[in-house]
Amino acid sequence: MLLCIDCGNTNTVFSIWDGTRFLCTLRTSTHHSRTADAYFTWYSTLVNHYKIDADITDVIISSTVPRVVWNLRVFADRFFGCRPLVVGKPECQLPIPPRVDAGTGVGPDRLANAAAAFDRHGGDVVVVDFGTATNFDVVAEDGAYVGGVIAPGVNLSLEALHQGAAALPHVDITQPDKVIGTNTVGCIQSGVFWGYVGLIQGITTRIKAEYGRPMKVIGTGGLAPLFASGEVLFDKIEDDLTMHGLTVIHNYNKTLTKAE
Ligand SMILES: Nc1ncnc2c1ncn2[C@@H]1O[C@H](COP(=O)(O)OP(=O)(O)OP(=O)(O)O)[C@@H](O)[C@H]1O
Ligand SMILES: CC(C)(CO)[C@@H](O)C(=O)NCCC(=O)O
Ligand SMILES: [K+]
Repeated sequence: MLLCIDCGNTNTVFSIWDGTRFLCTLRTSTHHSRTADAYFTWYSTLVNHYKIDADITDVIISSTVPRVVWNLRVFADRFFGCRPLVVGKPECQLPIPPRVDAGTGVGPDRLANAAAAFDRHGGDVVVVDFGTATNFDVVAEDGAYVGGVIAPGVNLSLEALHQGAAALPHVDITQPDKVIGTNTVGCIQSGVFWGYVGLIQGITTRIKAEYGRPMKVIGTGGLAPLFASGEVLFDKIEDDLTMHGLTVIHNYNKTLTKAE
């Protein structure tokens, strides 16, 4: 069985793939100081709690936080006796390499999203991923990641208002009933919610115009459903897109090893 690890700037998600489906999805906050033993204590408690019969033979990691990778490698080695594939490292091959400016890095989560979008939709896709940042990942006809957009994430925007303005409280995102807020919280929620709806509409429209071919828009990440309830912004929402991409990349590397 394959353990997929998607480590974002805010949250780290573990998901067990049995070859057909994900048996479970476990979520913790991202901390570079978390040790291999700490990961295992957390992981084994939940796997036992859910009574999952997990026989992990392979591990694949996508991490947007370089510092956590070392402890995750130790975790894979110590508890599952395997060398993990780390997306973005030279030993992890991609089905289709990205086409971006020479010398620029591409987030491994975006590479995984591209692999998943191509596998499921066959390219000409823009993925809108709501994480710490809200990123738009453009996937060409042949499945290559060819660039996109990085915007501040929803929670980051709310936090920035609270941090930067003495009279503004911390608020949680929700869809406000009205656009014209009649109290501070309502005004902030309106600014961020309707501001985001405009951002998503505006950017996808401009991406499509610049790309010049019909494209599908796929929403993913925790907040995609919230924005989908406001307007028709996505053709589809797929909450397991990044994880699915990790299974695709893992599978591709397995095929290469077998062919050698
Ligand atoms: N209605 C909601 N209101 C506020 N937060 C929500 C809501 N629905 C989901 N979330 C939050 O969305 C987050 C899940 O998003 P996701 O895992 O895609 O990104 P992240 O973990 O925040 O970012 P990253 O992947 O960059 O670490 C969770 O932290 C969850 O608490
Ligand atoms: C944009 C984020 C933060 C989204 O998680 C991540 O993919 C990242 O750190 N990317 C590196 C820069 C880039 O993808 O162009
Ligand atoms: K994410």
